[in-house]
Amino acid sequence: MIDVSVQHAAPDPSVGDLLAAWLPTQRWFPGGPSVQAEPWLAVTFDQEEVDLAPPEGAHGDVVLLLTRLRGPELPGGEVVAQVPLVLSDPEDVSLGHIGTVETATGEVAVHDGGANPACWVALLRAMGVAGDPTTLTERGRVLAGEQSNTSVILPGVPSPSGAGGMLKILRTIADGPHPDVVVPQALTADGWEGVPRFLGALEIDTDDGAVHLAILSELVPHAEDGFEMACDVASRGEPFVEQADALGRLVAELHQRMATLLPTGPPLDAARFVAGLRRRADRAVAEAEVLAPRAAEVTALLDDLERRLAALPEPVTTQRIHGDLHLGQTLFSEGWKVLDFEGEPQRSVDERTAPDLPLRDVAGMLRSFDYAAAVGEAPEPASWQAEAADAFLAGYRKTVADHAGMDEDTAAVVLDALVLDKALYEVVYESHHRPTWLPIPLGAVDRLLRD
Ligand SMILES: Nc1ncnc2c1ncn2[C@@H]1O[C@H](COP(=O)(O)OP(=O)(O)O)[C@@H](O)[C@H]1O
Ligand SMILES: O=P(O)(O)O[C@H]1O[C@H](CO)[C@@H](O[C@H]2O[C@H](CO)[C@@H](O)[C@H](O)[C@H]2O)[C@H](O)[C@H]1O
Repeated sequence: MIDVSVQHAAPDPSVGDLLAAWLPTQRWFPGGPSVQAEPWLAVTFDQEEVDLAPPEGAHGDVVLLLTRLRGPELPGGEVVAQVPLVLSDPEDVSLGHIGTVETATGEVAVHDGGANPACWVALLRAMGVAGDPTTLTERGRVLAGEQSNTSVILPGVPSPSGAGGMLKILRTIADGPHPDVVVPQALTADGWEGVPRFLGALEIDTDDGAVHLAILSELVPHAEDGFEMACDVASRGEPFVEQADALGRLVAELHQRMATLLPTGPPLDAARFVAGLRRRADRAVAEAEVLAPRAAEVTALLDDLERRLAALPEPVTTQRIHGDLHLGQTLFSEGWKVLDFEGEPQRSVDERTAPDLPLRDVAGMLRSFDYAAAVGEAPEPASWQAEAADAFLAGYRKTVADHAGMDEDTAAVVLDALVLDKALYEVVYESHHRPTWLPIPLGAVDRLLRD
């Protein structure tokens, strides 16, 4: 384990200017160009240890900049972004080179630490991973694709199965312990194999308490992304029934384990719960004008839900849940695994980690079958997704038979409301990120309001 120092510091102004132009171009950057950025902390490492045997082409000082971002588009109006950098000699312009600048101490090449092995080694060392840096980072590569964080595949990292490691460099720092550390760590310690094995995390102390900056899990070898797999199956017109049944069982096991290992919540406050759904629906209508003509029907559905919940004789139990469950958060290898316990990126950490109804995760997965049928262009999309959804629910109910204190009819109405809540969220998400996919959630909103 190497020493890690945390200081209040701002980057050299020339580095700051370089980053101000580069950051808004990065997919993981949570704010737009108008966001206000205020440097907060700089995390550095015992550089002698990192330099002992740096992998070829990866030399330089590693610094993790933590910057406070403020803007109305950010969850809660403020988030902390992590910008890991490697500062090297000006002639070194490979491996994540952002630009070369003239600083107070001379010319420096600035690299994105997410793409630079010197940074990977510093993070691994700070998590206590031993081994020769060249071996640790051999065949290391940054995962391509639309990601909120930066994940690096590191087959050379020692792991119980010998498969290697997956280093996730968090780009947005949670206010307190990170849910994607807390949950997989508890599940792994309990011996559950439904998540990639948790191997470690980098935690630092700040004036505001401890925060996590990076997570190491065991690489799941030959794994297929659950969404891509489902789209492939749909495109061949083959049923997804067996896979959905197995996934239903896994999600049910996940909920059972989370209920025992993590704090459960108070009984559901029905008025508060429905008020939350109303707030999210109002926000979605305000952000996506295509929803305006549907607003009155959404309100009517939520009124009905509120009446039903208020009439329940028994309290409804709540617990920790995944919070952003969809097929893209699963891997299929020899069986299913669930990933990414960070929760919905557009919600604050308090909201994401608050005990909730497990049916919210069920709803998320049902929405995903609809996406897979549409994106995979299943020949009969409606029946493909209905069969997958039925099989998933049947698999889930084999393990979790009760409805958290609700009767079956009320649970079905709650599930519909949560599916609607997710579809409304997706309408906003798609209108910002993938407008050509907007008809997928919008079609679902219309079906739910019609039925
Ligand atoms: N342990 C792992 N083994 C293999 N692949 C993984 C592992 N963890 C994550 N992945 C892959 O990386 C992708 C992104 O991981 P995820 O934790 O969801 O990051 P993000 O929060 O940035 O979306 C996943 O969709 C999956 O394909
Ligand atoms: O994985 P993230 O936490 O970044 O989740 C966000 O992006 C998802 C898309 O990558 C988005 O999921 C939606 O599209 C999926 C297909 O790409 C589909 O399977 C999901 O059901 C659908 O919600 C997710 O909503 C968003 O939070």
